[in-house]
Amino acid sequence: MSLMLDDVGLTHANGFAALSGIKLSVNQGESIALIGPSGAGKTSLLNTMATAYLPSAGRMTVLGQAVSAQSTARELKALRARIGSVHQAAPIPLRQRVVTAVLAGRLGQWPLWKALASLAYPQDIAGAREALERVQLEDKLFARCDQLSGGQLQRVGIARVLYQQAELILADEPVSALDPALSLATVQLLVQEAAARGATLVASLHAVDLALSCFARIVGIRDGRIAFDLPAARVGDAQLQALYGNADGSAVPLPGLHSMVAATPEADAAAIPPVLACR
Ligand SMILES: Nc1ncnc2c1ncn2[C@@H]1O[C@H](COP(=O)(O)OP(=O)(O)OP(=O)(O)O)[C@@H](O)[C@H]1O
Repeated sequence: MSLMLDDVGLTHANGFAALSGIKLSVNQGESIALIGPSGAGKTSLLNTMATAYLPSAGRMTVLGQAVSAQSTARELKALRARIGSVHQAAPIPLRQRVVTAVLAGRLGQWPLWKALASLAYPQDIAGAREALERVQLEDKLFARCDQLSGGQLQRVGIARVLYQQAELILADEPVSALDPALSLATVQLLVQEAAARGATLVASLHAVDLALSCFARIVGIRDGRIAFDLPAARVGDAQLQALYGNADGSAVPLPGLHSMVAATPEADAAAIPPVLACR
């Protein structure tokens, strides 16, 4: 089991309860998508899984290790080296070179001398180039991060996680700054990377079409709780309206979702518009 959350709650320092009663089990090698409206708690959940936040309630096991307020700094550091996080806005020092930013993916795995040396002079230029090739950014190897577009910077963050070879990949809106074609290619890349290495992938996506067409399992989050946890083929209009609809129960327009729902694995694969086809 890669992730096990049993009745997990998260209350932020200001007293706001961002997550309550989260029950979720994710097997090693499984890929799941988190969907839900803005402010639902997707980032809070991913940050909790990443151990950036510790649960305020319930029990959580990550990569076989129990995580709680009692976990030691040493335990958490070792665990975090096995987790790769992709953020909406990559937390990369803008004056850093792209090559250094990618190699930072393994800083937690390298001995201190090598990590420090890599900050001064890149220790594995070939490895960084290979990771950048996979996100079509090899020409930016020695560029400074402040010379990149927002979408390019987001792909550097993805190259960093590819280079890290993490056992658990937690991706928070990993394609929010990318155009539709690159979004599809990048989500495919993450799913294929996880499958090839037997890694676990949890990705939050606002692009419901990508979630439904690229992931076998969909977890809907609303108001800090799990609204549903279903195979993609069983997520239809009813689930999506319950997730994104108004609090008074009135429906909201969800453009194009009929075609996307029809494009689930149970439906005719030929019906999937090419730009949405993940498989
Ligand atoms: N550090 C914090 N302190 C207090 N409240 C927070 C904090 N971080 C998030 N929240 C609140 O927790 C709730 C969930 O936020 P979160 O960022 O997890 O949502 P989300 O589903 O990722 O949203 P989005 O799709 O807009 O990124 C929101 O109401 C937010 O205001």
